[in-house]
Amino acid sequence: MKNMSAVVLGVDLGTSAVKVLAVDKAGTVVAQQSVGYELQQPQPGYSEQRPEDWVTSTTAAIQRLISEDHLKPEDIQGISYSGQMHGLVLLDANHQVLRPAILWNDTRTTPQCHEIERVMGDQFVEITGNRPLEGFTLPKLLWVKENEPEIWAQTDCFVLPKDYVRYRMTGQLAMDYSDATGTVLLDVKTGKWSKTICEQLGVPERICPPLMKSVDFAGNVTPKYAQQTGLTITTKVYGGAADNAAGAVGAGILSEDKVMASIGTSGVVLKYEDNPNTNYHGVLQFEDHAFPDKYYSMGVTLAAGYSLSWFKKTFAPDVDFTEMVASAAKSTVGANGLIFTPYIVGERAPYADADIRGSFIGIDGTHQRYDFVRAVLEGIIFSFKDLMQIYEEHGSQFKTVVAIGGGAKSPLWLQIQADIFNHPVVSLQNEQGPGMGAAMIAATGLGWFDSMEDCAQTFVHYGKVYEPIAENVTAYQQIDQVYHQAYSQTKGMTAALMAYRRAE
Ligand SMILES: Nc1ncnc2c1ncn2[C@@H]1O[C@H](COP(=O)(O)OP(=O)(O)O)[C@@H](O)[C@H]1O
Ligand SMILES: O=C(CO)[C@@H](O)[C@H](O)COP(=O)(O)O
Repeated sequence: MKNMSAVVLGVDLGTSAVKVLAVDKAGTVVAQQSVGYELQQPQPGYSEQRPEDWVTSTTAAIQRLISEDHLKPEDIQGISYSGQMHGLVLLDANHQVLRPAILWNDTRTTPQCHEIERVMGDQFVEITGNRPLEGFTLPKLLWVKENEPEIWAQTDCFVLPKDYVRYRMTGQLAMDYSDATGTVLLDVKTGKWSKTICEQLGVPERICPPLMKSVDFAGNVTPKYAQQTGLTITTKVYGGAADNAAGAVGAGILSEDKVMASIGTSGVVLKYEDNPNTNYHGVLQFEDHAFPDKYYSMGVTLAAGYSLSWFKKTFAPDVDFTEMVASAAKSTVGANGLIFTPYIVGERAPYADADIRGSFIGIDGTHQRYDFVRAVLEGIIFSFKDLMQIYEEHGSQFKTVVAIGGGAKSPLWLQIQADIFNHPVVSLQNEQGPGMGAAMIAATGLGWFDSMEDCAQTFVHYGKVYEPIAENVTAYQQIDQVYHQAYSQTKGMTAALMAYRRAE
């Protein structure tokens, strides 16, 4: 056994994989394990996962930390979570899962969103801080109610992905506030489930789980889960947070002078908000932070890392991922005049449009695969730039962009971000963000630190700063003018193609 001292585990339950980090009191990542799982897309617009896969993969990652990385179970003092947001997990009276989870990037719920708008109008944004969009949990509940009445009749409770994993570890059902805002069933001013929304839309309030803060103690690991993993029952489990809230904690987004750019399966541009009344009119999401009484706003590109993973799976299955990304350096700034729009599963912000689809624009007979890779990398960041412009239009004065998520592994992509944003971009040392945020929640919950702000002083370490290169900035400004027209120019054509597919 390694001679290690106390550690906490940060469980980052992503869309492509669960990553579990072991972090010591100095904020050093002493070990990490990742186990992937599948996404099921049975129809265009559908996106589901099996909650059992999250549990077995998390269990396998913890087992490996103990058996391969030689963590001593008694040293694992606390566990907390960062979870993919909005995904609907329905449980019956015995807390058995009733159907596959309907995920954040599932866009089947456009009719339910229209119905919410029709019934509640502006009152909905006043209560939740958000417009009803396809990805959120409430429209998914209404979809099940309408389309699967036999499942609805058996529903005793709903939770979100990481809440289900926490339930399987502790036996206690709960949801933390940062994830609860993403259901759009929470009254953000009172911090309670909204009776008005429940009554007006026919969702029984009894199916909403108990609420807790991110750092609240949720329970000890149960004897059964201890036996399955090798953990001991002395390990304490804390609430955890929505992955973007946890990512912001891990990225040290504690003030309005930094924004976060996350490239996971989704893409997120996120800003800490001091003022709970800031109004982006529902174009950006407004959410409770993992810090008590703090907030953040964000815009979400539905397919960021997913666009790149799709490209690799489809056109470069035999090439190593890092090599494929690095090949983009052989192309030019602006990908030799090739543009990619990353709307391959529809879009959420700034265009809330479930039917838009992606495009390559400007394909030339001389283009090579590396030009396409570069166009994909750039197109994702142009889409982030659209979101950043909303902050700039609101007079935001941020200086630095902190890049997190799997996409932050590529130095080339970090430089592209700096050049397109025209801001310095910094990544984290040795870590991707959300898992560290989850570990910080456990460390604070355990009382290792007085607050998460204190914990951030020890745990958050920035790496290299990527400065914008003036000539690249100018070139990207030119390409951005063209990119910016692509949504409106392709909207009608791609919607017609979607209609064709649906009729097939
Ligand atoms: N070596 C790499 N360079 C750049 N991007 C990468 C690399 N490896 C993976 N990625 C991107 O990271 C994404 C996954 O990021 P991650 O934060 O783990 O996602 P999630 O939390 O949604 O599971 C993938 O979709 C992929 O596009
Ligand atoms: O829907 C959102 C945020 O509103 C997504 O950001 C999900 O939370 C999934 O995150 P990743 O798996 O891409 O990290």
